[in-house]
Amino acid sequence: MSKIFISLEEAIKKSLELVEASTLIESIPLEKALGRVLSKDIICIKNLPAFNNSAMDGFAIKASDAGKTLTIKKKIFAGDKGEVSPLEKDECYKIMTGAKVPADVDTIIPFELCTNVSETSVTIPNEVKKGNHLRLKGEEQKEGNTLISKAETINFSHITLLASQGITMVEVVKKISIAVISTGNELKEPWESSDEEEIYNCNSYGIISLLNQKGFEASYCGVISDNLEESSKCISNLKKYDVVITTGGISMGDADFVSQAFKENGLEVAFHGVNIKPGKPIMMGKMDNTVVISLPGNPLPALINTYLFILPVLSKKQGSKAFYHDTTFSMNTQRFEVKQGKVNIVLGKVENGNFKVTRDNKYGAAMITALYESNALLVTKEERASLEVGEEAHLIKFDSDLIEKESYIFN
Ligand SMILES: Nc1nc2c(c(=O)[nH]1)N[C@H]1C(S)=C(S)[C@@H](COP(=O)(O)OP(=O)(O)OC[C@H]3O[C@@H](n4cnc5c(N)ncnc54)[C@H](O)[C@@H]3O)O[C@H]1N2
Ligand code: MOO
Repeated sequence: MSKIFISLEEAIKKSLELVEASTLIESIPLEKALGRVLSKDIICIKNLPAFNNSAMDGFAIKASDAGKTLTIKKKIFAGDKGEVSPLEKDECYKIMTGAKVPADVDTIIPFELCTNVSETSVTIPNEVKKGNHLRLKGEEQKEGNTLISKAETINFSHITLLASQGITMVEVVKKISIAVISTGNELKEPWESSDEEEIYNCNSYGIISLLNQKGFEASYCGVISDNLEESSKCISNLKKYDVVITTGGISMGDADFVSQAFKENGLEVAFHGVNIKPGKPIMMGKMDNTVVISLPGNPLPALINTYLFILPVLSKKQGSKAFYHDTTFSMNTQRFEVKQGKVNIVLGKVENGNFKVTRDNKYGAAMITALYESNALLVTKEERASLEVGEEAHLIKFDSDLIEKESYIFN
């Protein structure tokens, strides 16, 4: 039986074309907003800074009084409100960092640059730079400016900026709903006992935790047995989800019913089979409005392709404008061979800019430990047969964030 496999580039393109950003929004408290996608631009409603203030503890003077001994008219502290009475000739203010600077002065001189400092007077240095240590109202951001753009994912710096505006509720895109299911008669749950011919379902738990780690929420919907009728019935209940992710049952075996069961429920397949190793049988499509992603049962391709394919798809669906993998450059420290004629997704570890392939790149798709031993992926071009020592390699690190601009991921 011959099968047409599309290229990885084509598969990535098709997978992203399959999804449209969710438009459902909700308002949530600032302290819950970390990791959520903003549904509208944030406009500056309070100038940054909000008023002219001092950047240093010192004396607020007119620059034209450089070199003079001045009388200290008043002490001004951060938080003091209202206007102060203007300076008379040869007067200055003592001022603290963050305090409002009166309108009749133009320069702050830090205490340590002044001489003859007493409770009542101070001598100002001869050299004074007009405007020094003044933080001017709105110099950082003015009311009406766009502070943060819609579709950005909120991190600690966004939270800082939002709080600086006195914003307590944030409008974000509602979390998309994701169902994760496994298939296979041989599967047992981790809390069940298993005999020698049975294995534990590790795919669902690995996938859900990876999605959680990247800010998504996924519901575990159990294991479907290798039976077309039962699979089809079970799948008919999954149409309420935005995304359904399955593992297993999509290859050529007599018990591989998954694609048929989805098709009976209206699945339109975008692709089934990609020229990659591992993960060749991967299938994606749409069942009404639900995006369906079916991964191979072997744990390595299941998890690796969740990372490579699914995170960008979910990110786009979640309304984020960052849905491309970021790459870092690293030096390859050990020669290894790859299967020519396919895109190879190779596991390895990157530390201090050096990449070392996992287990000489000689591990099987069922070897779960290889994933544990790695912290990055390396993607080869189809024509490559090996990677040499000293080559600069593009890597996708497991702890990297997705970015807005498409980057070149191949080696
Ligand atoms: N004649 C062919 N056979 C196979 C081909 C092929 O092209 N022609 N492709 C191989 C490749 S590549 C892969 S990958 C696998 C994928 O097969 P399936 O997606 O149908 O997966 P299963 O057969 O259901 O399971 C494969 C393997 O993974 C174990 N498994 C399944 N689910 C889980 C789970 N939730 N947790 C842990 N382990 C799981 C399962 O027991 C099998 O050992 O097909 C090759 N065959
Ligand atoms: O594609 Mo399978 O995932 O090579 O093992």
